[in-house]
Amino acid sequence: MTPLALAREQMVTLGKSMFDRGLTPGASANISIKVEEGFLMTPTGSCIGFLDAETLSLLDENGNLISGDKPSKEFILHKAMYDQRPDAGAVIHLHSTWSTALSCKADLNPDDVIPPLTPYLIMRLGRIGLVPYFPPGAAELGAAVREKAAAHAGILMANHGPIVSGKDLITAMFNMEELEESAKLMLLLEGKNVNPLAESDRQELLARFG
Ligand SMILES: O=C(CO)COP(=O)(O)O
Ligand SMILES: [Zn+2]
Repeated sequence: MTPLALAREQMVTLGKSMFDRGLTPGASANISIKVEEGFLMTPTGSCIGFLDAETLSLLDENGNLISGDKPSKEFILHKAMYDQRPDAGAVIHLHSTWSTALSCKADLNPDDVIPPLTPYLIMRLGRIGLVPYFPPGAAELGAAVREKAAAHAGILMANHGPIVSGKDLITAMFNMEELEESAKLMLLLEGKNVNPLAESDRQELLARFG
């Protein structure tokens, strides 16, 4: 199997896994994988639970369509992540419930949205960033993500949802799941007497795994 054929198969399989586990509703979300030709991307309007390996959008490195259906309107977000994070091999954007709920809250720290509650988010994604609201597909949203992406592999887009990168698609998926669980913990613990990790513990985790 060629690397491109493998990427197609993995996008279909992991997209279905995320959809089947309720991580994103309806025809929300988009996924991309860096490939030799450029990028493999989910087509606009597609449901990630029912992707067709043959109609996925294949783009060159500038985003021009080589083959397949019309790509996601959010390609600019994915491209911003790849440009700013040379190690990124895949990018996922979902409308997952807890991260999206968190993205709607006021008074978040745009460079550190989620407090250090448990080690794994810190180990996988470090600090989570936040960009202001702009409409889906807007150039301003792409520019805002581009500005944050060098410092953050996980970003919440206000009143919209999360976007994460990873060295490959399975890593990006695990990163997204950790972000979603951490957003859930943060919201479940709101108003409770929480004992967060010490900043020194977070620094140690960032130094070892960040
Ligand atoms: O999540 C989405 C918009 O933010 C879905 O858009 P696409 O269907 O164009 O990928
Ligand atoms: Zn979206």
